[in-house]
Amino acid sequence: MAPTPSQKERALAACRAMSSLGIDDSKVKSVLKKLLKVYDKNWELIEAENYRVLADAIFEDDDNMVPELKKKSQTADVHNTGHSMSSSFQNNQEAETGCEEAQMHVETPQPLKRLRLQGQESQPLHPPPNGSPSPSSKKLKLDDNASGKKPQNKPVSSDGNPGIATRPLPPRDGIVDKGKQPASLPLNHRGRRLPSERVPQSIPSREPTVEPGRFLLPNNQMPRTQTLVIPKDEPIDELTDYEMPIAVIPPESSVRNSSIKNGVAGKHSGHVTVTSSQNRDGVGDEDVIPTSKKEATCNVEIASSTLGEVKLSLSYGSALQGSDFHIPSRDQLIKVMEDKCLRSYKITDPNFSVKNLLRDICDCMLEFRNDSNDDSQEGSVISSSVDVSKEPRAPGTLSVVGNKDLDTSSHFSNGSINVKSSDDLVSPGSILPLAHPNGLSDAVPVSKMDRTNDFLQSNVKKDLEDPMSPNSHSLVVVPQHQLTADDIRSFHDANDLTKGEENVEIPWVNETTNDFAPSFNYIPQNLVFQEAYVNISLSRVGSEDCCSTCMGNCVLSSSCACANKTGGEFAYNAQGLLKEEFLEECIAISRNPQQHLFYCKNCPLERSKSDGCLEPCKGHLKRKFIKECWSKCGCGKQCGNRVIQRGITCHLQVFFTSEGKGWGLRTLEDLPKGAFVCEFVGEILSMKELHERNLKCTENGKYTCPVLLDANWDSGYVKDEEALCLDAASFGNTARFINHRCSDANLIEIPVEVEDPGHYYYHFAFFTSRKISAQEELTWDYGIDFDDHDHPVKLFQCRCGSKFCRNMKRYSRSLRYASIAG
Ligand SMILES: C[S@@+](CC[C@H](N)C(=O)[O-])C[C@H]1O[C@@H](n2cnc3c(N)ncnc32)[C@H](O)[C@@H]1O
Repeated sequence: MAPTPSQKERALAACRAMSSLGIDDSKVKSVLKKLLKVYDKNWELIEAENYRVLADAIFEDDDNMVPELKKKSQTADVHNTGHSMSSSFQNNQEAETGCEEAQMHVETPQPLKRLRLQGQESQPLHPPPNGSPSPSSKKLKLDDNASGKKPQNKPVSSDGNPGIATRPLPPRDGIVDKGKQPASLPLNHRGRRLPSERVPQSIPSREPTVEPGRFLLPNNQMPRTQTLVIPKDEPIDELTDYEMPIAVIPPESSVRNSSIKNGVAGKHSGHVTVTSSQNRDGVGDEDVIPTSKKEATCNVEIASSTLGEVKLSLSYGSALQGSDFHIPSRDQLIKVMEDKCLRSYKITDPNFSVKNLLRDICDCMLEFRNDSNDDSQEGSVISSSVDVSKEPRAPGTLSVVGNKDLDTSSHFSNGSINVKSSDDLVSPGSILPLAHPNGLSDAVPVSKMDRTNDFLQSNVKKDLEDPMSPNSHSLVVVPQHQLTADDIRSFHDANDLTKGEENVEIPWVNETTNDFAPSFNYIPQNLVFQEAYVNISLSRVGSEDCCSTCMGNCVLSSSCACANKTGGEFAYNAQGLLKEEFLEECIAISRNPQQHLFYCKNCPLERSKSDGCLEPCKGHLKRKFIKECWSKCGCGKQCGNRVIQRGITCHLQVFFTSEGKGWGLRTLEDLPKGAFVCEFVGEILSMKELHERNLKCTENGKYTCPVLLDANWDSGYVKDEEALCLDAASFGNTARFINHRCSDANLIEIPVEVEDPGHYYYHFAFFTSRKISAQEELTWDYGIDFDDHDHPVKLFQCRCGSKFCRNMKRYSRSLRYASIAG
C-alpha cells in the first residue's frame, strides 16, 4: 500500500533516526514495511522511545540473517530474504497465527515480546506519546518470567521468610515439652574473657576458610568474594596516584565462551586476591584461590565502602594472558562497548554512552548512602587507585573505582583508564548494601583504600593488619537479587552479625546461594516484649539464693549456697566446663524425655490457646537447673560459677547449610565436651502473646521462633504473665540459627538461673554434649514431635540426617503402611 504523504514523512524521519545508528535506508524501509503491517500502521508504537521497536526489529533481522538464509536456501525460497522481519519473529508468528494475513491482526504488544527477549530489563521505559501501552513496559511485563533472572533460592529462615518453620514444641510421643528455635550468644567453655576484654582470638580453621559474607558457588566454582586484586609480593608503592587500573579486554570470543563465574585469579594463574577480612588477631586473611585456565572467566564486582567509595571491578581469568593479548586504548574500548550496547542490547538513545553508564552506576550506588554516611567529614578526600595493568600477575583486570564525583575524563595512558576518584570521607560505621546492576556475579570484595592519595604498600599492609585502622572498611557483597528496603535496613555486617554486641565477632557466609543473612535485630540479652512479668529484684534473692559470704572463686571451694541450689555441687569444673556427671544427667533427660515429664494441672500453654476448651497438659520436661552466682553473691566477677553471664567466647560462624535447612551455626574452633556455647536469646513473651503472634503468622508469613520457659510449670498455678517463652524471630541472637537434630545433637540446652530465683524466668543455655570439631555444624534437639500438628508453630520436614531422626521414621513408617494398604 502506498504510504500517505504523512507516512512518507514519518518514514523519512525513521530512516534519518536509523541512519544515525549506521543503518541504511533500504534496510530500514524493508523492516518498517513489515512493522507497519504488524502494528496496523500504528506509527506511535514504532516511533516510541526513539524508534526502539524499529531498531530492535532491524537488529534482530540482522541477527537472524544467516540462519534465515540457510533456511531459505533449504526451502529454495530465497526471495525477499533481505527484507523480511527477523526469522524468529516471523517463525513465531507463523507458528502462532499460521499465515501472513493473521500477522496483521496480532495484538500490538505481541511482537514486542518476541523482539525483546534478551537483556531488556535495564532499558529505560518511556510511555509512548499517545498514552498507549509502552512496548517496552509491556514487554517487561510479558517477559517477567523469561527475564533470565535467577530465581532466588529463599533460605529457610526463622525471621519470617516463607518456608521457615520454626518452633519446636515438645515432642516426643505427643508430649509438649519445649519448643525452640535457635538463637543466641556463643560462649566458650574457656570463657574467661570479660566483656570488656574484647581481644580477638585467632580463629583456627582447618578447612579453607570462607570469608565473611562471601558467597561461594557450589561445585567448586570460584568464590565471588574478591577484593582489591593486588599482586602478591608486588611492590604496591609503584602504583600511580589516581590511576585506575584497567586494562585488558579479552577477545570477544573469550568473553562469550566463558560462563560468568566468579573467578578469582589465584596462585596458579599468578593472581592473588587479598581481602580485608581479618580475624581478631588482626591478621588479614589472604585467600589465594587457584583457578585453572578452564575456569578462567570474567567477573564483575560492584562494591562500596562506608567511605563512600564505589568500586566496579571487571576481571578476567588467566586464559587471557596469552601473548597476543594487548591492552586497548580507551577510545577503542569505549567504541567497542558502545557498539556492543547498541547491537546486543539495542540501546539506541543518542544520549547513551559507556562513560555515562559507569557514572550512573556509581551514582546509583552512592544513593544507598545512609544517614550516617551523610555525616561526612569535611575536608577529607579519598583518592585512591591501583593500576593493575602494571601488575604482571594480574593482567586481565579491569577496575573502576568511583566516588561521588567520578571523573571519567581523567587521563589515559599506556592502556590504562585512569579515573580520579574523590569523595568526602564518610564516617566509619555501617556498611552499605548495594544493588547489583547487571546480575552477573555477587562478589563481595573487601578492600582497603588508603585515605591519602597513594595506595602504598605500607599502608595497605597496615590496613590489612589492623582491623581498627580507619581504613579497614570492608566493601560489601552485592548479591544478585534486588535488595528490598528491609534488606538494606537490616543488613548484617558479614564480619559480625552481632553488630558488635558480643565479646566475639560472629561472621556469616553463604557458600550456597546468593542470599544475605536473614534480617533480625541482634540482641545479646533477653528483652521483655510487653506483657511478660520478669521479676528481677535484689529483694527477691534470699540468703539461700546467693552466696553472700563467699569470696573469690566459688568453684575452688567445696560448696556454697549457689552450689546447693544446683543439687549440692557446682555444675562447672575449674576449667569452666560442665562436670561430666551433671552433663550426662542432662543428656539422659533430653534423650529419654518420656521418663522425665510432668503434667500441669492447669497448663499455661493450653490455656493460652483460649479457645474455650482447655485441653489436658501434654507434658513438660523436668530439667536440671544450674544456679550461677550473681550480684548478691560475695564472690568476684571471675568466679568459676559465672559462665553464661560472660557471654559468647568461642568462635562461631553463621552459614547457609547445603542440606536444605536454611542457615545454620557452626563452630570455627574445636570445642571440648561440656563447653558453654551460647544462650538462646529473644523477646520474652507471655504464652498468650506467643499465641497471638502465632495466629498472625499465617497472615504475615513471619513465624515465631520460640522456646518455652516451662521447666518450672510444675510448681503450682502459673499466672498467665509468668508463663514465659522466648521468641527470637525478630529480636534474637546467634542461637536463632541453630538447627534441629533428632536425639544425637551436639548441643544440649540447660536452664540456668542467674537473677530470678523463682525459675519462671531463666536463661536457656547451650552446652556441647560431646567434643565438637572446628567447622562442625552446631545442633540441638528441639524436642519436636513431628506427629503433633496441634502445636502453634509450623512444622518442617526434618533434614537432620541423624540415624535417630524421628521425622524420617515417621515418613518411612507411613510409606510402609501405604505399601501394605496398597
Ligand atoms: C530456629 S530456625 C534455625 C535457623 C534456620 N535454619 C534459618 O535459616 O533461620 C528453625 C528453622 O530452621 C529449619 N530447620 C531447623 N532444623 C532443621 C532440620 N533438621 N531440617 C530441616 N529444617 C530445619 C526449619 O525451617 C526451622 O523452622
